Amino acid sequence: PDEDSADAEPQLGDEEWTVPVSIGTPPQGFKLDLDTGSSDLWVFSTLLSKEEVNGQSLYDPNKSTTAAKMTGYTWDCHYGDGSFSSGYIYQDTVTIGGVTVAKQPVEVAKTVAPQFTQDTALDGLVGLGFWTINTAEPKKQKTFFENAAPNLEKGLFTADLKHEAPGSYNFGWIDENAHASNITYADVDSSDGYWMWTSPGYAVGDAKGINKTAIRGITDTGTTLLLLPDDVVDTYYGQVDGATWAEEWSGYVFDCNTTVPDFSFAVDNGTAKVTVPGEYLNYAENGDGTCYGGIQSDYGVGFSIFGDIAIKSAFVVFDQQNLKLGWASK
Ligand SMILES: O=C(Cc1ccccc1)Nn1cnc2ccccc21
Repeated sequence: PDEDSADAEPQLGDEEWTVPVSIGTPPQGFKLDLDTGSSDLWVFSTLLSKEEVNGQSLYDPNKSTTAAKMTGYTWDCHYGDGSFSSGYIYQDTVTIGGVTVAKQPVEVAKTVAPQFTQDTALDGLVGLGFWTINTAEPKKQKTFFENAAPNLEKGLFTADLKHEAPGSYNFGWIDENAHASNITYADVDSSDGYWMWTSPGYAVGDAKGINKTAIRGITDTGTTLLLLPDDVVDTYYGQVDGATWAEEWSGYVFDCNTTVPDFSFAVDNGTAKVTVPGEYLNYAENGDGTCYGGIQSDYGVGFSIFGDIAIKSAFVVFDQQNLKLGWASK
């Protein structure tokens, strides 16, 4: 297979993974976050006021001989954590992991939220969701992958994120050496523009059977944690000594010395499952001796979110051609 692979560098304690992306001619280099939970490719740009920039690399379309302004087009993103970004749109040549798309809509930021200004590890996002939630006006634009897929061997990409170590994204092929077990596939419902699927159940710790309860959620590399239904979250923390829901942290916390159990979610009819090691589920120190759990409630979102904590526990296949999501141990 054509070696279309992008190394993903873990940033900020596994809060996000960025990959090197080239835009324009001559190529301008950026560190962008490949994000299956959104569908806009946007980058910090020379249009931003200097107060909104904090060391990020800035795309300058005027310095690219292949840039072409999409006159009259704008974009405006709002993310689940309240962050936002907006601006204008140029078409330009984009290369990620050996895959090049000419005339890719590149959304240049004129405004970014403080969360992005403060995130010095990231120069922008590459949305890998479906075009139906792209925010470009007056016409929605296709994602980098949707534009690249027709020229790839297979209409899929894979995510192999690792705990505190570089991971990788591959475009168009499955690296059989990157996963240990068979890949089990679930149907994807893309009607909301996300990689939405339903896990048939879960298990806490080394429990053999699974609690059969449908967990409908999106597989979102742009979300750090694993956000699940309240009944699942309560069952999990019922098995974590001293865990409590802390108002001041708006989430479940426990003493940092607590041993937290694994969490497994089933794929397909429950024959296969992905196990998230307890180590990943002690996500961060609060600074007062308590630690913040990697599993939290999905209350208010409307669906669950299998974020990076789940994704880095598996080898994941995003099969856009067949609308399938594949999970394998590694
Ligand atoms: O926004 C979310 C989570 C979410 C919440 C509610 C509905 C749908 C998804 N993830 N995400 C995906 N890309 C992001 C970029 C920044 C912040 C959060 C980001």
